[in-house]
Amino acid sequence: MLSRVSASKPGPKKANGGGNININVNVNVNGKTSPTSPRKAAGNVTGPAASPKNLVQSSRQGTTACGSSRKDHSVNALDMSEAVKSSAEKYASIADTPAWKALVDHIPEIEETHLRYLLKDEERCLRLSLEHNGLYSDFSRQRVTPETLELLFDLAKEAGLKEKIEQMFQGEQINETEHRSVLHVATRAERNKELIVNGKNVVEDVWKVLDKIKHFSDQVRNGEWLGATGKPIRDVVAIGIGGSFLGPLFVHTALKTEPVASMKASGRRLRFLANVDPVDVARALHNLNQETTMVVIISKTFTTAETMLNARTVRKWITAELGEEAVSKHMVAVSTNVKLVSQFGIDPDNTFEFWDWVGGRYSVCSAVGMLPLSLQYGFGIMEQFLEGARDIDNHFLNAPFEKNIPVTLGLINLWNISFLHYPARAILPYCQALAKLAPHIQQVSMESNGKGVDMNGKPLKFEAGQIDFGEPGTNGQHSFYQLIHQGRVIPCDFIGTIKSQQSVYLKGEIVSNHDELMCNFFAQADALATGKNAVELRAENVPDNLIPHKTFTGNRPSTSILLPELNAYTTGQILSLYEAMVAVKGFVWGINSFDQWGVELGKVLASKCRSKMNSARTQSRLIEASDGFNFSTTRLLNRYLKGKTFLQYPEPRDIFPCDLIDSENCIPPDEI
Ligand SMILES: O=P(O)(O)OC[C@H]1O[C@](O)(CO)[C@@H](O)[C@@H]1O
Repeated sequence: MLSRVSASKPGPKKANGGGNININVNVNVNGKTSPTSPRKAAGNVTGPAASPKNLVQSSRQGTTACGSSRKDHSVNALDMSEAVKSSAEKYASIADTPAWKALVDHIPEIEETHLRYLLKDEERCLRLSLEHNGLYSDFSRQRVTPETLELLFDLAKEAGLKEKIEQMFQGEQINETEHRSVLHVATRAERNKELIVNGKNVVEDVWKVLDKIKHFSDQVRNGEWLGATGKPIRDVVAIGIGGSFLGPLFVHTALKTEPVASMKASGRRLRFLANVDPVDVARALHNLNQETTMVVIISKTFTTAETMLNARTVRKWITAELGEEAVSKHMVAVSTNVKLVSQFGIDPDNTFEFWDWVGGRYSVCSAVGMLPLSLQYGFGIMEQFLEGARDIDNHFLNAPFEKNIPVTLGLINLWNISFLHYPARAILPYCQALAKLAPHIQQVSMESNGKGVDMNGKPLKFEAGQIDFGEPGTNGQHSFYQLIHQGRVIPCDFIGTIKSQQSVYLKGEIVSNHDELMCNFFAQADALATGKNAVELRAENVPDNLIPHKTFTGNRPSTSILLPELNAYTTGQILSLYEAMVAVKGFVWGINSFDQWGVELGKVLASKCRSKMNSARTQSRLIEASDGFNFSTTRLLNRYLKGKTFLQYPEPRDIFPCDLIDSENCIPPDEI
């Protein structure tokens, strides 16, 4: 990992990483003490082909081993930490390493190529595709050659990628600015696995909560749990924002038309309330009956302003109709902050815990997603989702780099950003059920890797992170694809399925509806890669004056991901794949992908605004210079304050916007 490599063309490569790893580690996840580092079990990295069963090796001797081998563990851990540290010490930045420079030197070679010709090389195409357990990824339309991959693997080695992945899986406090482990993978670990963190098997804690979710969701679904007036619960409103919303929404959108899942959800509605905009309250509560509605408040911190105001609003909506005592039958919570949940008035029995070692944007496999989604689809379906995520976790941890899909795709993504300087990526599922994948990955990727400094606080010498956006095909084709074909170069992820969740094939049509959709999936990737030149246009008798307008330069990179079908399991696979790709980039760039300080300043300023807004409204005055806003903001605020409003200050009365709207015209998005 640490050796300097030649900047010239690399020789034949050995597999980077590979083998299995047994996890049984003892670190302090909560304290501020420096972390105990990971321990490799005997023979752990040089074993034979990876067995996906070995994410976290079950071992009864584990607890004892933890105590008795603690010294051993520390020694090995030290070795590894020292190794990673000394790399960082040798080079101020990953951009200073010979491996990075070799990639910079390689750029002109790639610039001489064109995907139109690279795609004719069948051997290259074979090399540039990977399959794992039904998930097939073809990256032959990326601007890479097998040599680029070798150089990227060298870079990964120089960055200590293998060790960093292991450290994450072993519960080391790699989120250094918050002194936290990063263990979302434990939220989907097998029940019999063991991961000792701070003397505790966290997998046991995970399954305690999962069992509680199963029990509770079964009770609600089979009518054992009744609302305050004795009626069964049919509808669920999940209140949360960011990571406490986007992941569950993505999974819900993926499952709602999947035949088995939708059968399990028959007669039930799951709605989300995220935005503090009262319009979102109106839409979320529209046509719901308090007597048959369960509210799940989801907030890791239980302090997020938007979520807490929405929670108070919906609580009023419940209690105004059913009385205070109805809270215990109609409101439950998911949080790490059990104390604040109980201060809010929610029974600890109705609280579903998760832990500070699960990042908000990585929390969909914890109670954050598992509770509302199990209420909607049943625990059995959601268990398959966990299994799919676990499958890719094991692959990510154990597969040698050259067979490792998230590592390879993550490194190619990094190549596009840091070396070819493409600032954005489009996530384009040819699968309507993946409509919320892009918004979810936007948070996972941009909140994780949108950083300006490295782990040591030093400004980065390169751009990290990228602008992620996307829409399902074919809708995107009629929207922004013009730009990606003839304007800016935006590397694309095309995602398709072999089988549709909902097959339609009309008599007289030459292809089924899903085949029609997928024809676009295949066509778009090739149109971007090969383009169309003047010679071809002339052969089609295109007039000279139109040739520049009709020319497609091509050479625009993309990856095609093909799944057998979209179900709970493959949804889990896709989730874990994207999470892992984000980690790969962050580890190589040497940044902390697991904090999010950049969201704080806006929150503080909004809070200042809130208190000034309150005094201006209650004293019926405008904002003054002494309130401390700049000239522009003062003018904006005063224009707002002078505007017409429904609101009554200083004694507001409870108004529920859903009462004010015409029910015929308000159709919540999930019912369109
Ligand atoms: O779950 P919480 O604590 O309400 O936080 C919601 C979201 O807010 C953020 O902290 C920042 O906006 C996200 O990282 C997080 O997912």
